[in-house]
Amino acid sequence: MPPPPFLTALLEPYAAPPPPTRPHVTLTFAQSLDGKIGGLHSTPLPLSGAESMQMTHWLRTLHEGILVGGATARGDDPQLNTRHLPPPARDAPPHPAPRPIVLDSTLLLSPSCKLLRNFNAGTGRRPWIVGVGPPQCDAEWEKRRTALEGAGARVLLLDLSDTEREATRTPALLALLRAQGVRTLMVEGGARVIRSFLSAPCNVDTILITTAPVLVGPGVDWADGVGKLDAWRVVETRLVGRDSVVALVARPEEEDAT
Ligand SMILES: NC(=O)C1=CN([C@@H]2O[C@H](COP(=O)(O)OP(=O)(O)OC[C@H]3O[C@@H](n4cnc5c(N)ncnc54)[C@H](OP(=O)(O)O)[C@@H]3O)[C@@H](O)[C@H]2O)C=CC1
Ligand SMILES: Nc1nc(O)c(N)c(N[C@@H]2O[C@H](COP(=O)(O)O)[C@@H](O)[C@H]2O)n1
Repeated sequence: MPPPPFLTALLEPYAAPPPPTRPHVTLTFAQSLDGKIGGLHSTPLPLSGAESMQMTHWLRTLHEGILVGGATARGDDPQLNTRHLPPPARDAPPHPAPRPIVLDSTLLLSPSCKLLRNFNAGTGRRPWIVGVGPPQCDAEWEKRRTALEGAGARVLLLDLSDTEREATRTPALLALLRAQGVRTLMVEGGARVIRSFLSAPCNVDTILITTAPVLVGPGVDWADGVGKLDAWRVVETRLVGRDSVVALVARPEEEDAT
């Protein structure tokens, strides 16, 4: 069974080589009707129904890397694999699995997280952890780095000063991943990562938002401070099971954004 044709059509432009400075980037997440992607507690909040969750797992097969922020990695303990897909047909190759990438500036991820457990069990790819540093003379940080590497992670470091961090770290991160050979990247969140990627339209090629017909109430609001998404145009809306899915692509500069 192949991925849904609307997904492959949406990502057709990714067949072209990415720019030298970054991968092709898809930003995707599931939200509630009241725009929440998480609850008040640091635990995963299931929003997607079975069909849209499977769609997300198909989308994972279409990317070389899958990225989450440190808070998501610590709170959700995600696997970032394709386990919700039907098994491939007999004699067909396994579904491609993206490389898990965690943005974890201070290397606080647990060495016994599921990503590392799956890697060590031979059921997941080696996760990459992107930190910022190294901070000078910080023995605790060195200890955490050694523990993560000992557990199988590859630690990559962004060399950014504190003043550079908010404005330039997403472009710097994308350049780092591109230099490491990542040509297509799926970004799943959380809220801070979404905001940081949306802070400049040139960070993202495609946005795909699943909206589940539920209300969360107090929780994690991804859109707070994002603005109007004027730089984006809708290219697809569809029902996937009980959820609605909207896809947007970067609007060409010459097009009127009204
Ligand atoms: N429904 C969905 O589809 C999804 C929901 N979620 C939910 O999102 C919530 C977590 O979101 P949130 O708390 O905002 O945390 P994030 O997962 O966005 O992680 C933010 C952390 O990542 C680090 N970081 C490193 N580089 C960057 C960068 N370029 N941009 C932004 N952050 C960076 C920051 O560390 P530092 O400050 O040290 O630099 C920050 O602490 C959870 O509730 C989770 O369940 C998450 C993914 C998808
Ligand atoms: N598409 C989608 N729908 C939801 O309802 C979600 N809660 C999420 N969360 C994201 O998926 C990660 C979990 O991945 P695994 O199931 O462990 O593979 C979670 O960390 C969020 O990034 N996504």
